[in-house]
Amino acid sequence: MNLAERLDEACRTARPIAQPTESFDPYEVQRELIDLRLKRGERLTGVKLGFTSEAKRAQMGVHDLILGRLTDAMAVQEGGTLDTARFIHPRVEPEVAYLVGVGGTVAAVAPAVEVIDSRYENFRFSLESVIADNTSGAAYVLGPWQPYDPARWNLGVLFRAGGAVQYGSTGAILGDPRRAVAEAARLAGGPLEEGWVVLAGAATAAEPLRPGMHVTAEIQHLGSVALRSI
Ligand SMILES: O=C(O)C/C=C/C(=O)C(=O)O
Repeated sequence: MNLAERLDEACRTARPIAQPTESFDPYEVQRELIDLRLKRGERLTGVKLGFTSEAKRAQMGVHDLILGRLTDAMAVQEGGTLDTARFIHPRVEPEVAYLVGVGGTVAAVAPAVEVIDSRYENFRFSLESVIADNTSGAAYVLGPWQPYDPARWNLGVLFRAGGAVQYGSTGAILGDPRRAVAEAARLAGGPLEEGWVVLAGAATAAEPLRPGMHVTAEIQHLGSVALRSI
């Protein structure tokens, strides 16, 4: 099996794989991996950025912006329940989501929680191998869309995951999360489609997601989003 097939199988069976030893083009492997999902009937719903905040770069020891793809199979209903048995070693993080409007503009903004799950053993990877693994993308939950007010960009974040509580700020995302849609279009190599979601990247370090947790992200002026795990 090639790397995309091994990553896809790891994702479907929740069994981690070793770091690749072959040479590969990271975004080409990611494209092959996403193609396998699309061939099974999944639909692209947007893109996600990674390592946009210093908290995440420091947590993972990786220092460059990365882009992954979102599909409808990754979307979880707001307030919904996620079965952790589907994943290898899932983690959760609070994010801001942007809805792409006409011509790559921002049509709306929402609080979001992303679930990441490295398909590699011990959640360890290089920059290249995490890109190939669709930047650990696993699932995402969106809160209610709000009108986009570009003046409100540096907003307080309160993130609770089980007993863990973290405070952050959306200003930690790229130094200014209003850059997220343009950065995503740059890394995607072209304009983003109207109606797509852009997850701008975590505002804090990620927390492990274990069964029986209640996860909430509250973002000033944007409201909150919640998820339960079993
Ligand atoms: O930490 C990872 O496994 C890669 C993903 C990073 C992000 O999604 C992020 O920094 O927001």
